[in-house]
Amino acid sequence: MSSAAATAFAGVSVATPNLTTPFRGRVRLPLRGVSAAPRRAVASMAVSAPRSGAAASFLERRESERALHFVKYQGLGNDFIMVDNRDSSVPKVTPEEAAKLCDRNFGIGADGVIFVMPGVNDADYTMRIFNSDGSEPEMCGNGVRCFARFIGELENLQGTHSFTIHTGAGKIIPEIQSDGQVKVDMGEPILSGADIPTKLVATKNKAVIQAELAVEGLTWHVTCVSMGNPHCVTFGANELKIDDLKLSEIGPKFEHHEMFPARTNTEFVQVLSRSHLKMRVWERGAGATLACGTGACAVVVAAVLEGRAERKCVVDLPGGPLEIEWREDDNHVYMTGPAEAVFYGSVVH
Ligand SMILES: N[C@@H](CCC[C@H](N)C(=O)O)C(=O)O
Repeated sequence: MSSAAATAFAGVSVATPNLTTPFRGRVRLPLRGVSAAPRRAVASMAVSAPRSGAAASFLERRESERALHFVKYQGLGNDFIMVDNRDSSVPKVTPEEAAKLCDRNFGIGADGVIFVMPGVNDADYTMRIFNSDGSEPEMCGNGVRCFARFIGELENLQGTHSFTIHTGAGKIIPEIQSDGQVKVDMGEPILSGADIPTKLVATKNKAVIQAELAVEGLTWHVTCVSMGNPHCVTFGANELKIDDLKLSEIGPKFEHHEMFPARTNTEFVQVLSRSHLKMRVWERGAGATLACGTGACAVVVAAVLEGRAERKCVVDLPGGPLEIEWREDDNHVYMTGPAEAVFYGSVVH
């Protein structure tokens, strides 16, 4: 092994499919030959400085209580470090450690860390998540699909399965389908401005629909929706071309706008037809991501409220499409899309 490789192995192990893991289930990996051990991975989390024989030393510590075992999952490129936390209601990593693990240069790289925890309030499981900046959101749509597939592997489930997950947004019900896609009952959207929360004045009943918001000298029209977590949806003015948006410049201005006391996720949307929308997202606590499940749900709700689309739409995100339906009969939003394991490994911290 080269000294560079040995250095990398001092802190992080990224497994080939044959490496024995502590997981009881099978983790099927769709990708072959992933060898992503970063050169200076989570340097501050490694117990010892890189030295000769560090790889062997790491392998000895691999099964110790200081080793964090994880599986990296992605849903349309929105990626998460999944942690089997079923034996405890205390997350195995702190928010600060999560931010380091999510770093794409010095860590494993991810949009967030998700913990599979014992269920409460009659739910089968509890999901908690830290964003890549260490903040804790109430919900994550792509994350919940990854969560469902991870449970499927941990519990060795075959065929279709559904279970209940307690989240900061209440009870969420994913169903693993026979084709491997996951359909999720995301519950009811919250439209009351005060509950989202936004300080924008309600325009219809208590809802904030097509309200004016000044950002960077421009007046944007925004509709605010909570799917447990806050979203600000804008269809822009006059045929917004979302590919032309300077997302990393404009996104933070929305996220930290004084009208959003808990910050906000922001979706910029183009209507391709009444059942086909295209969006880009700037996520609270994670920045530009390739997909946002709660965001896609909020976009369809906003599009219906603004009279721009039907209740059932395909939403194109940079990472691929999601099917979203806001049903009239139960007022719940349903999201269907993929989730896959990418690689698994261990971090000594
Ligand atoms: N990517 C997620 C949303 C994750 C949480 C978000 N960043 C927040 O802080 O609310 C999704 O797929 O929904």
